[in-house]
Amino acid sequence: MPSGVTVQAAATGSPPVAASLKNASVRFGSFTAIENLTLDVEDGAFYTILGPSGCGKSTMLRLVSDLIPAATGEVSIFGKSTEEARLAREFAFVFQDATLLPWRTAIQNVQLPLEIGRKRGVKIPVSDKSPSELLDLVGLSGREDALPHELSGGMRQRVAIARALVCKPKLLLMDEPFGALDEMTRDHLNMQLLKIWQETGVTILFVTHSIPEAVFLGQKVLMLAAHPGRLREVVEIDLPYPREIKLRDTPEFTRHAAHLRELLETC
Ligand SMILES: Nc1ncnc2c1ncn2[C@@H]1O[C@H](COP(=O)(O)OP(=O)(O)OP(=O)(O)O)[C@@H](O)[C@H]1O
Repeated sequence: MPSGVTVQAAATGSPPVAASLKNASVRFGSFTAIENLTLDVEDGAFYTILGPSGCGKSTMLRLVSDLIPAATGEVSIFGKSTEEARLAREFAFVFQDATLLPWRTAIQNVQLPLEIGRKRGVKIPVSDKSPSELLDLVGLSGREDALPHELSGGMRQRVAIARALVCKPKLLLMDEPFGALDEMTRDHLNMQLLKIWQETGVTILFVTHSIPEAVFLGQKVLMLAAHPGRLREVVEIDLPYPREIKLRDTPEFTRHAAHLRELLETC
């Protein structure tokens, strides 16, 4: 865990909250996709989100990111409404597809949110790191001038992560960002993401279908159940950081994974 979080939590008694959901429900017409979700995500935390297909994992991220409204209940981000938080660039989204502009180089894609902000004349937060340093942080130094079609899928996803970090978000929402990648690339990016989390202190909400990925990354795993989508259990992963890939071969890791598999079967 980034050291700042521990210090701040100790000083105030309870950690500041990055995202808060209180009895939040989402409906699509008469269909209830999420029902009465209540949850506080501590500032600086890394939560992974698991659950059966269609249980509302993506819907939950879309709710938090102001893409869809709550039918009932409240959602706040660092004490602001989701709309205020979106306008203040408090959060950034990384999707399964990197969605880079094909005619712009890697560094130009990373710069894009800053350019859009400038064109709209809005004051937006800017990362302490330059776009080039952000590409370095995601392991892409030397590839600044490459076009998306010249990069592998994993590299494109790293550009998308650097782009997400350029407005210095306090909350990073990641919807299966590594789901389409081969296992070795995914392992590598998992390690890199933990490094980014520890260096920046950003809060992360990360949706995955992979139990090992959920255990490896998260301090807590949110297990959602389906029909309707709801919070089934919050599972604490008490494995120390920094985490190395070989952690996956330990009995503690296997125990967490087995527990989550059992839970998933009953969701
Ligand atoms: N725009 C929409 N209109 C109607 N129904 C929707 C809409 N978006 C999502 N749903 C429904 O809401 C439910 C939750 O969808 P969501 O995509 O959040 O699930 P998920 O857990 O992310 O699924 P998966 O693991 O398969 O990606 C599903 O039944 C889906 O069909």
